Amino acid sequence: MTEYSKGLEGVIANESALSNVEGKEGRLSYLGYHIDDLVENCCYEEIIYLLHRGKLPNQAELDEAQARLRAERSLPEGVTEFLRTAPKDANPMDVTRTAVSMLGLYDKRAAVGEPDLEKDSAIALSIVAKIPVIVASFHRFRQGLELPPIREDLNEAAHFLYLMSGEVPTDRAIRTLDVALTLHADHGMNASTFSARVTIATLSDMYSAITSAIGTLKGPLHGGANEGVIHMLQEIGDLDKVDEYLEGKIARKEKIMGLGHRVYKVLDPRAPHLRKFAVQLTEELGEAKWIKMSERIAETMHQRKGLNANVDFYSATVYYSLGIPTDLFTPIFAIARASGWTAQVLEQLRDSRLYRPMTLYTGPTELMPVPPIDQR
Ligand SMILES: CC(=O)SCCNC(=O)CCNC(=O)[C@H](O)C(C)(C)COP(=O)(O)OP(=O)(O)OC[C@H]1O[C@@H](n2cnc3c(N)ncnc32)[C@H](O)[C@@H]1OP(=O)(O)O
Ligand SMILES: O=C([O-])CC(=O)C(=O)O
Repeated sequence: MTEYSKGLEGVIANESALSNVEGKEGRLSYLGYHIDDLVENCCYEEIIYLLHRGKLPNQAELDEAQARLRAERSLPEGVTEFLRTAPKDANPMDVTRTAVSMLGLYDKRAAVGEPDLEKDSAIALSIVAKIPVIVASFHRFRQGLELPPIREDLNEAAHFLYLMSGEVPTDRAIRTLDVALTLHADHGMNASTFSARVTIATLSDMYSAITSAIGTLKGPLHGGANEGVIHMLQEIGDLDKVDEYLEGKIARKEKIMGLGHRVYKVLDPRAPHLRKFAVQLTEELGEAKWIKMSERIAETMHQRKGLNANVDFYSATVYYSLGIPTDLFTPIFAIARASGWTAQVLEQLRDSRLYRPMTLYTGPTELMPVPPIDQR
C-alpha cells in the first residue's frame, strides 16, 4: 500500500491541463499562459472561455460566448423567493451554497446519469453566470432593497458591482474586480476544487459538485481567510499595535489569516497584483493605514516564521476599498472560482475514476463481543 500523507500533502490525485501551480518558483499559469500576461491582456470572460474551452477566444468567439453567458443571468423565481426570505443575518456563503443547490431543482437537465459534456458545459456556463446574481440578490434583499434590472450590456465584474449598488461602477472599480476574478479563477487541486471533483466522480451532477465546492471554500483555512484578514486588521486598528498583536499570536501559536500556503513556499504570484491595487485604492481613499498594517504584518511574519502572503491577504483590502461588505469577500471568491470549479468538473467527466482513498485505521483490531445495553 502507498504511504500515508496527512492532508494528502504531495499526493497527486488526478491529471489536469487547466492550471499549473509551481510552488517553488511561485508561478501560476492557466493552460500555458502566465497569469501576469493574462491579467495584462485579457478580461475575466476570456478566462472563463479559456478554462471551459481550452483556448483563448478570438473576438467573434468572445462576443458569442459573452452573449451566451449574459443571457443566463436570470434566476428561477423559486431561487429568488428563497433569497428574499432567507434570514437577513444568514452567512452569505451558506445562502450561496443553498441557492446553487436549489438551481439544480429547477434544471431538468441536471439528472444524475451518463455524463453528457454538451449538457454539462451549458450547465457550467449557467452556474458561472448565476452565482454573482445570487450573491448580489441576497445582499440587496437583506437590506430591504429590490434587485436592479438584470442587464446584458455589462461584463461580469461591472454587472456584479452594478447589481450590488444599483449604479454602473467606475472603470477603475470594474478593472480592479475583473483582475481579482481572473486571479482567483483556478488553482490546481485546492480543497474546494478537490471537493467538486470527488463529488462529480461518483457521477453525481454539476450542481451537487459546485455545492460541495462552495461549502469547502467557506472555511477560514481556504477562501474564508480573506474575511479573517479584515477582521484582524480591524482588531489591530493601528500600525503602532501590529508588533504587539503579532507577538501575542506567535506566543500562542495562533495562525495569521492570509499567510502561508500548502504549495507556495515563496510569495503567491497573485499577491503582488492585488497588493498593487490595494496600495492605489487605499491611498486614494485616504485609508493607507490598512495597507501599511498589512505590509508590517507580512514583513514581520516573513522574517519571524518564513511565511508569505497568499491570495487572500491583499484581496481583503482590495474588496474593502471597493466598499464591499466583509461577509461578501468569500462569496466573491466563489464567483470567480466557479469558472475553475466547473472547468475542472468537465475535465473530470472527460476521464473519470471514482475517488476512494484509504484510511490508516487506528481503532481496536481485537474484535470484542457487543455487551447487552444494560451492561455497558
Ligand atoms: C485561497 C487559499 O486557500 S490560500 C490559504 C488561505 N488560508 C489562510 O490564509 C489561513 C492561514 N494559513 C494556514 O492556515 C496555512 O498556511 C495553510 C492551511 C494555508 C497551509 O497550511 P499547511 O500546509 O497545512 O501547513 P500547516 O497548517 O501544517 O502549517 C505548518 C506550520 O506553519 C505554521 N503556519 C502556517 N500558516 C501559518 C499562518 N498563517 N500563521 C502562523 N503560522 C502558520 C503552522 O502553525 C505550522 O507550524 P508548526 O510546524 O510549528 O506547527
Ligand atoms: O491552492 C490552494 O491550496 C489554495 C489556493 O491558493 C487557492 O485555492 O486559490
